[in-house]
Amino acid sequence: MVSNGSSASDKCVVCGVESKSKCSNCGQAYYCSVEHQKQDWKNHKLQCHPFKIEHNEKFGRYLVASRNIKASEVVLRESCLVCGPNQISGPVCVGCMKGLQANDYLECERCGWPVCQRICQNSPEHRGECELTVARGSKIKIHHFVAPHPQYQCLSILRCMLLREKDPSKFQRLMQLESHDNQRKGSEQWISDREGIAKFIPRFFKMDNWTEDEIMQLTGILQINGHEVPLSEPPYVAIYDLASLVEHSCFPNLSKSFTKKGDVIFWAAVDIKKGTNLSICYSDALWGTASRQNHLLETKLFKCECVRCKDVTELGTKYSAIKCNRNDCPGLALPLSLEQWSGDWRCDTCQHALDKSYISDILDRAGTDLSVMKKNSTEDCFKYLQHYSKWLPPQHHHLAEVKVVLAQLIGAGGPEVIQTLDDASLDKKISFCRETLNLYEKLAPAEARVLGLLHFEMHAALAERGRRASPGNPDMCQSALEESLKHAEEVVKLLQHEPKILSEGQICAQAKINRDSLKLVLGL
Ligand SMILES: C[S@@+](CC[C@H](N)C(=O)[O-])C[C@H]1O[C@@H](n2cnc3c(N)ncnc32)[C@H](O)[C@@H]1O
Repeated sequence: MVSNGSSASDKCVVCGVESKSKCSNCGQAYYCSVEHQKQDWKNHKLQCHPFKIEHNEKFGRYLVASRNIKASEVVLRESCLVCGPNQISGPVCVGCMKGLQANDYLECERCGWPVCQRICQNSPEHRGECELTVARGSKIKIHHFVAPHPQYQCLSILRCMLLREKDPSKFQRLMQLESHDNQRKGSEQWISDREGIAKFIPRFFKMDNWTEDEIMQLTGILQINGHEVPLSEPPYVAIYDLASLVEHSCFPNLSKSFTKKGDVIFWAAVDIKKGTNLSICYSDALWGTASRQNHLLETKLFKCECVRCKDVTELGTKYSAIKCNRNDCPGLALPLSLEQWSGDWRCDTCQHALDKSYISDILDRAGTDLSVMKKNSTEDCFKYLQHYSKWLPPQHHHLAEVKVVLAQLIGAGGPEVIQTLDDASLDKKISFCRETLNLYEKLAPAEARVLGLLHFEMHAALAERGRRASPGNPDMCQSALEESLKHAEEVVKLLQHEPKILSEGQICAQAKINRDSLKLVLGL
């Protein structure tokens, strides 16, 4: 409990006496004494978060910091209301959601839905559809291992529907979430969902106490609020209660991690002042503005007007710019405003207007070539960089993406492989790490996973540089090892919430070991 420090006061939650002291975690509940705070803890802990829920026309409900929050602090940890396979999914294990191959799976002995191993048929997530399928009278038989699979596209919605009987309080919280029913109505996706989900489920599972409209509302809720959980391959989808209320920004102040059980953890990527809206990125913060805008409009049905989108330079990085095509002009071209993204672009140096067909031709080719490029081939990555550097500046998102791949690919396979690199390759690895870290720390500080991986690569490369310098140049060795240690510490900070079942969690564990060894070597 802390004293307010200001003249603000409120009634003690327990006895109603006026008090200036309040819970130090959420800054919202007032208590007259530590005894009364302790007495109320059982109730209060369920609402004790460093944020409050607000509402406006534009965002619907959203979360606002109710006190100053320090970078790295955990803001919310929450279990899901419901989880299941992605709507566009091939057959996956209905227990753990792992992807399945046609020749390598078992069937649930009771209902026939595919599982990857026997214990998965008893998973609590599967129980509901298992009982319904048994009641139906005939087992499910999956014949085609294709995505999207018609029966799988219904499974997560079916799990939402089952909550109405099995856990009415969860169902009620689910139904309060935004579904954008009116906006979705009539779209191609809506028509296909109505046929494939809203008409299919009541018929197939004999659930005649549901209307098409109710099922379509759940379909919208899942689309708008579903979080992709990367704990299985392919990732599965989960809906959370409070976590669903966090608004989107392409320059968010929260990072997101998942525990191995699938609980979501939101933690502060930067210091957050009391009164600031909390945000996560619903899209991919490493994409350029045009792709993020389209993705958000298509999947979450809103036009993003965050600080990064409204600023065509993307916080001064010119992450989406292309080179001016006039003689030897060194300028970079971008649209004049967010609204003019698909029109002509203007050079920032000679003011020449670049034609929209010229721009889309370059960007379409660069995007297509990148999507088909072999991401495990150093040679192909270098060829791509060399070719597209004719039109794109070094910080362009397509080139930055390839540099992130190269930072990991060069010397991949552990310290023994890094030791075999020649000096020039080691320098290249370090410069790709440095360049992309500088860019992303400015543009995407909440992208903890990619930043953590880049810091790890940098730490490993600098440790090797230190090892090479050690006999002849002790000063250079010392400074390389000191720098390597700083990067190892960053890895631990950024990846601390990643579970060990993910490669990021394993990298964090390795970084801790390396950090401690470096401290020993440096005599710290
Ligand atoms: C996951 S929900 C967030 C919770 C929602 N506000 C509610 O009241 O249930 C996502 C929806 O919130 C709104 N939203 C979130 N971030 C927004 C933003 N930056 N700009 C506009 N709308 C936003 C949009 O309607 C979006 O489809």
